Amino acid sequence: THPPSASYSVIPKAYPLFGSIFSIAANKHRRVLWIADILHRSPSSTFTLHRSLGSRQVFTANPAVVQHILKTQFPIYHKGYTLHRALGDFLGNGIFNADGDTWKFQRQLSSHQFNTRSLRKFVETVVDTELSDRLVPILSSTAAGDSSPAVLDFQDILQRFTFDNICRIAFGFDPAYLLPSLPETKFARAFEEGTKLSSERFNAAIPLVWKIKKLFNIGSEKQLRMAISEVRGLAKRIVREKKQELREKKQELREKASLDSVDLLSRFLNSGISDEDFVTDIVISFILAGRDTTSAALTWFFWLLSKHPNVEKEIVKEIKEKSDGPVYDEVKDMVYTHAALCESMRLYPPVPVDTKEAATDDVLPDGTFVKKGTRVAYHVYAMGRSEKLWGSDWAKFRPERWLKVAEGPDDVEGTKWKFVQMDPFMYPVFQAGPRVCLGKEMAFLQMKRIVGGVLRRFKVVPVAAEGEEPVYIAHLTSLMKNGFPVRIEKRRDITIN
Ligand code: HEM
Repeated sequence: THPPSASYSVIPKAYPLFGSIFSIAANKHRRVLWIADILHRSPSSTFTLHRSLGSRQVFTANPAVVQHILKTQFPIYHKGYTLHRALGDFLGNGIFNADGDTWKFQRQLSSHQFNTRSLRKFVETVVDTELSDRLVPILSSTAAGDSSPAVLDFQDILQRFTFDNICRIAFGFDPAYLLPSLPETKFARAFEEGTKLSSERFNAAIPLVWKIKKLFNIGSEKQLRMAISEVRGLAKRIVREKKQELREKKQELREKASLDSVDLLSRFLNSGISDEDFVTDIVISFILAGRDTTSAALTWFFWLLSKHPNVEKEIVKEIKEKSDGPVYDEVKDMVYTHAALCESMRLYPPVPVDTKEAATDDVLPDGTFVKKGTRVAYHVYAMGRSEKLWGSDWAKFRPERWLKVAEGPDDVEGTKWKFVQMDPFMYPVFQAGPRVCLGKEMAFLQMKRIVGGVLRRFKVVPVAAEGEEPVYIAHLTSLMKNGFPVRIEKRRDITIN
């Protein structure tokens, strides 16, 4: 948890013309925590930040307002101009940056990628090979002490894992980023740079600055241009190769491939979409969506586990009841682990703040007036740490909050948990409403399989001294500022069958 400090505990002062840019600039490095603190002090859990030149941004941690913008008034609250402008160079018209019919079309076609059959295949092939061929060997040799260094940055390892996974899902392309040599991969680095610099545009205190830099192609805008060209260049090459491959295959093989393929690119190409730019946009959006979200969730999860041995013990108990294989039904059924992941993402949501833009004037349920063009953001991080929503023990990491003891014959063999769904507008970690995360189920399967595969064999032990906490930062997703240095120990309290 993050104790409040005097420097950010007041509603920021707003000046004519400049708005609160001085406070915004002073809190740039801790934007998420700063706004969360203001929201916690606001009686209505909603407040308006005055930006420069009369522009305003509304922040909310109120579930009724979240429901209003994400569901009841969905047609009014779209991605909008500011986001489109800031992320457009990187994402083009991909699903993450699209509204209206372009969005609907991508959503409908890609939703097939997330049916049970595809998900089963995903766990049984993509996740499992990355786990057994890459992650486990690296952790084994670190634990055995026969690789240097003895300390791993677990955040980096998890990012490499999810990057490989999502590239295989999106493109059917394996960037082999998680290798024992921890290689520098140009594509992955450029992707990271593109995300970071685009998100800085979005959060800029004075947006005019980046627009001028872009015009003259200098500084961060020059870097961004180079990163985007690297990412799009490689993505386009893959799209072309895949197109060629599909063209060469006979029709019946193509049909078979479309049924069997785990990658989204083949699905889109097979459905007859041939515009290379558009397909590239779609694939890039998916990589962004699936890349740092699951790794962020797991990084904080493993840290919280190291502080809560009782929870770790319960998870290990659950793992012991399962086989060590990628058995879809077993992975799906890890109820306690599922609850622990939900609880961890309550305190450390992978996407801490998410913003919409009002297409017309509107009034929020709490009476806040919203002028057309105003950005309205729901603050997932503040909501997860709200005493109003979670009670006086909100700061406790307690997976049991998500569970009740199942009644029935299972009781005889010991506790069998049942998962309790929460109101999605009170816990919008995956967003909610018509644009709810498409990859939610896939993300849980992947995370549970990784947790099972790792904790069955190893203990992940942070190097940080007792009482030292990782520093929280966020670009588009939550991160540990200086990585997550850990030692890996072989687990002795479980037998591998
Ligand atoms: C723990 C992991 C994840 C979390 C917390 C998460 C969270 C979110 C959130 C908050 C959004 C809404 C963003 C917005 O519209 O502004 C979103 C959208 C989306 N997510 Fe996830 N996500 C996760 C993993 C994934 C994975 C693994 C994939 C894909 C393989 C994925 C695919 C998508 C897509 C395609 C959208 C856009 C949906 C739309 O606009 O209709 N997500 N996710």
